[in-house]
Amino acid sequence: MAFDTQSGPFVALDNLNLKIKKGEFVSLIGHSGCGKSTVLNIVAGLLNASKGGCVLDGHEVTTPGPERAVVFQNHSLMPWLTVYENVELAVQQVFRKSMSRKERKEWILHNLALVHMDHAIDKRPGEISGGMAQRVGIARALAMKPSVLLMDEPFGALDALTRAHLQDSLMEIQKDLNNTVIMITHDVDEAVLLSDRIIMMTNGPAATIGEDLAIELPRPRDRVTLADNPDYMHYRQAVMSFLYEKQRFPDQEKQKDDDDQDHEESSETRRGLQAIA
Ligand SMILES: Nc1ncnc2c1ncn2[C@@H]1O[C@H](COP(=O)(O)OP(=O)(O)OP(=O)(O)O)[C@@H](O)[C@H]1O
Repeated sequence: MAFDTQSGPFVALDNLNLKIKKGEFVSLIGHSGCGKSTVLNIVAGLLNASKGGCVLDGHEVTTPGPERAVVFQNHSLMPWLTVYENVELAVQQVFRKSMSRKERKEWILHNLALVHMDHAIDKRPGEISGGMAQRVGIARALAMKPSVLLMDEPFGALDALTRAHLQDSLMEIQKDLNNTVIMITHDVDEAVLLSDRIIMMTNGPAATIGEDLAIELPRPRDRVTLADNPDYMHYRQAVMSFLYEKQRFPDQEKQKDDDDQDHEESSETRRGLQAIA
């Protein structure tokens, strides 16, 4: 993926190839600026890759669609609508024809109850806390019954308790719905707790997948029990080592790569992201 900038093309991602199975929970982790949001935005259809692309269920993704709901770090609720109406907007968009008015109402309340926000349905975003608004954003995304849930640091701005509560809720919801989740996080414990696979990205520019770690911890997972589980600690250590040893010095890594390459040959920007869901 190359962006046009004033000083010429900027290659953010190079030769990144990722296949994801239906129902998998995949986390993307990597240092700031390595291209995680760019990957997510391509899958969301918000960005078109300059080379390659994203294929979902055999169809190339070129525009956003309701089967791919996105949750951003800072909730993006409509400030003039109530909590209920914010979720209703998404539900109307997807289920206007297939659900009766009564079914839609029940479905909206069900999703708000999942994130424990059914007590505040008449409040507006300005009247609730950031954590609560984030929960409404998650309810809104889930209410669309997306086959792929895309989350860009969904819990990054939340306090530790709310964060833990929402992580547990997300694990339960995903178990029930079996939707595919791609989540960006900077939190190693969150990645190990929630994921089936952790995709560790090299430092940009021209970032790619450095390591692809399968997390084979049994589910349901309990954070307290896992804390002294040797496998959990091993996975945690592997991610820490990647981030803080192998990818610690972005400039040195890049310099080393550049030295290894033939300077005459420009590296081809091939993007082959495949989300199979
Ligand atoms: N529209 C754009 N034009 C030019 N460069 C861009 C554009 N969008 C992103 N970039 C660059 O691409 C690289 C990857 O950005 P991206 O936001 O995907 O990284 P990230 O890993 O999500 O970062 P963070 O963890 O800080 O959110 C960065 O160097 C960024 O400056």
